[in-house]
Amino acid sequence: MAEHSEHGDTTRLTVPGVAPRPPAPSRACLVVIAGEAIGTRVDVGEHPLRVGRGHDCDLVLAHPSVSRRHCEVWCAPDGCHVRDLGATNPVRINDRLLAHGPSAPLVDGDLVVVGNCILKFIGAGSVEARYHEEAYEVATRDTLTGLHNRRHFLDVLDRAIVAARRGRRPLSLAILDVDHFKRINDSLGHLAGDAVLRRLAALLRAQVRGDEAIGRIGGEEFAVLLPGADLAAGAEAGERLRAAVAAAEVRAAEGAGATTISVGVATLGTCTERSGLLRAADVALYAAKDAGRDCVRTSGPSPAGP
Ligand SMILES: Nc1nc2c(ncn2[C@@H]2O[C@H](COP(=O)(O)OP(=O)(O)OP(=O)(O)O)[C@@H](O)[C@H]2O)c(=O)[nH]1
Repeated sequence: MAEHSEHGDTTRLTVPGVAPRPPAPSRACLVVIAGEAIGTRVDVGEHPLRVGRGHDCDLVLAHPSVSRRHCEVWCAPDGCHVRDLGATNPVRINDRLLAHGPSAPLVDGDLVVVGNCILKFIGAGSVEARYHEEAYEVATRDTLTGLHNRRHFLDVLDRAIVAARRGRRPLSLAILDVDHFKRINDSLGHLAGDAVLRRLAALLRAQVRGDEAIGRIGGEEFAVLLPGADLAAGAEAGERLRAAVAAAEVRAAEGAGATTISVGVATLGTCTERSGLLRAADVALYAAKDAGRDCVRTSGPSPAGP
């Protein structure tokens, strides 16, 4: 913390010591600083990260000035590299045009111009990476629960859909909604409601495994992404989450009823787009509410639910 001391009409800042800073992130990343998907940050590793307009890209920049497969970026032991994949508007690194074919080195701070978008390359361990890390946290986390916020969860969902299609793997989505949540707010106040949401979020996060992801996508609505899960496995996961909440007996106040959740599950396949998947999970959630709440329903034939 800094101390202030007055000297005439100037203020001198006394810094008593340098507080320990969190370590800089160890992975290189690309941050979109202008154009489509501004604010998006993706880690760059050994596996080439494909950038383009096509939905099979790892970083999708949905603008006509961007080619379907525009360029790829990767980091190897000898450094990080970018390669133009034959883009109609060739890649520029800072003010330099990149030739098609051979790769070019990327160093910390380089600006990669992809159509109308500008990506900033942040090298592993860069001091600036910390700033982007924090900005990224602010932009992607829900402030109440610390989970992915809606916008970011939908980005994660988009990428998972691309990966599932590319790898021909199943992918399911569970939407979880707190039952009769309005009653908690109405009887005990908004702060009590917030505390319940925080406790549920922590509890659900502890249940999420491996490459699953969880976000808060609405006021009292959470969503869990289940890569590799078909509808039956998705229903099982939904039931696991429902049962965990029921067993924890989260109460807004002493003597209040235990909080329960209803869960709707849908799988990629019958629905092929993000909007269809969300809609199908939502319809299943309404079916769970209609069935009396505290249960799981799936889109289509339901293999689960007490
Ligand atoms: N405390 C708190 N309440 C919120 C927040 N966001 C939304 N809500 C409240 O969540 C409640 C949602 O109520 P409804 O959509 O009627 O649903 P419900 O009472 O949970 O009933 P069912 O979903 O039918 O079981 C409303 O009272 C909103 O004001 C929030 O961040 N904090």
